[in-house]
Amino acid sequence: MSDTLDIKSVSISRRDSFNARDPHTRDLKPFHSGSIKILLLENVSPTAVDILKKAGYQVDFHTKALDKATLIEKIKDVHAIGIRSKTKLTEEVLSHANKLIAIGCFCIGTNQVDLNFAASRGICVFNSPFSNSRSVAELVIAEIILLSRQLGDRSREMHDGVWNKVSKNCYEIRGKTLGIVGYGHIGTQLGVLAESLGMHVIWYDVLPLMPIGMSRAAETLQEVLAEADFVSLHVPETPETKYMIGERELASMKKGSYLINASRGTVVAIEALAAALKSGHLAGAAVDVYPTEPLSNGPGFESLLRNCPNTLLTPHIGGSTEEAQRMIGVEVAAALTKFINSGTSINAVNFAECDLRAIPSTDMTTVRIVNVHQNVPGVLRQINNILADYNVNKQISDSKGDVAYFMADVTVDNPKEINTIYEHITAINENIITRVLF
Ligand SMILES: NC(=O)C1=CN([C@@H]2O[C@H](COP(=O)(O)OP(=O)(O)OC[C@H]3O[C@@H](n4cnc5c(N)ncnc54)[C@H](O)[C@@H]3O)[C@@H](O)[C@H]2O)C=CC1
Ligand SMILES: O=C(O)C(=O)COP(=O)(O)O
Repeated sequence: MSDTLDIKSVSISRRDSFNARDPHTRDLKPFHSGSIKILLLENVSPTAVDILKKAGYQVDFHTKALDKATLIEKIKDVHAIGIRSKTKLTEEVLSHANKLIAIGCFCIGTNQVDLNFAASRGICVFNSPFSNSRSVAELVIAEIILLSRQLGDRSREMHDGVWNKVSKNCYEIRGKTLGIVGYGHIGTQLGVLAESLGMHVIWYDVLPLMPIGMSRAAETLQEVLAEADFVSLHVPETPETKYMIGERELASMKKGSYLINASRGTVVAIEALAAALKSGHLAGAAVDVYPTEPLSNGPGFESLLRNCPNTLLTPHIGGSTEEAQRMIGVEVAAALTKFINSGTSINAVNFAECDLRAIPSTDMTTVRIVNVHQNVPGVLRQINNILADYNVNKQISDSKGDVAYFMADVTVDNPKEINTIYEHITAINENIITRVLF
């Protein structure tokens, strides 16, 4: 049996919630790949839709995010969900997800998902950690030049029929200093591109990282704010980054400098930014992300930043390029498929990463046990006691936080024994989800 798209059958037991059984025989009633339901929201790439359909799953595709009530209704019935940055998979929403085993974030950020709660329910979360980082870095480079030349305002004036040829306060970016906050995948790429245009780069990160090119690490955020002509934010949304740029931080930026935020809307206090732009302390800003964003395209966008001077507003399009979306689609759909079909959790965000390579046999005598359990002493002993009478070809287990993941390929003499193994493992008190792949 291959570990690709060839699912023979899957049975799932989530304690107290879902149990796939044949109503007549009480035997495990495995469902075929055609029974797997996947909900795809927020217009994920057609490459993902293709891969998941080719895997044989039922795909329910939506171009928009859903309102909470609809999301709760729909999530009850699906085994996997694919989202982008907008859909909030909170504890409240996930507690209705009785069949869910996997979440695919078709983006970098995973702040929209309650990762710990998902893990505690045995739901594995995947993302695409760097497929759109180049797209964001390129957008920021464009914005640095646009802001420096006030191109947003000039273009709007021309569309309004106003010819306004000025050079006052318009600058080249060569020789200027770019301050990067969060020197990860995006921040480092941005630094390289900026240096190639003749900028000096300083950066601040909570981790001690290697400076790339001629860039220089700053000791503090304050140092970056005080030195940079352009400050660009590339941190994840965490409790520590919430409003990390507020009135005090904006005041400590150089007069006439620019702020760029393509990270998360909650990183910047919008009211303070609007005030700094209107007072002229900042010479401009480019903002791609907002504390609350509309669920779908269309009119009605409201923000205090609307009509601020030299302020570029974009609708969260940092990662929205054909190239990035295609790559993300392939990466996340492949991860979901592997997890559903063979239990592989490599590249999971909230689970220990485990893989057993290919499932070894196409007959029903070799089955793969995939189990998620609470990470407390004694559970592995209980599982291995249950498996002690069978030939365990290989097994692996690992844990992350409070949740542990276990995989084993086991040979049984009689298919009925699959039932016994399954029943005994699901009866373990700390069992969260057990699947048997055969
Ligand atoms: N506008 C858009 O469309 C997109 C936005 N994003 C956002 O950009 C963020 C960054 O993406 P990547 O560079 O790929 O992430 P990354 O994880 O590679 O880098 C983030 C860096 O921020 C640092 N960091 C974390 N907390 C910090 C703090 N308090 N102060 C300073 N540094 C801190 C980390 O140590 C890490 O080096 C994502 O989490 C996502 O929210 C990502 C892709 C597209
Ligand atoms: O990758 C990310 O974290 C992003 O912010 C991009 O989000 P999106 O896929 O455009 O909703």
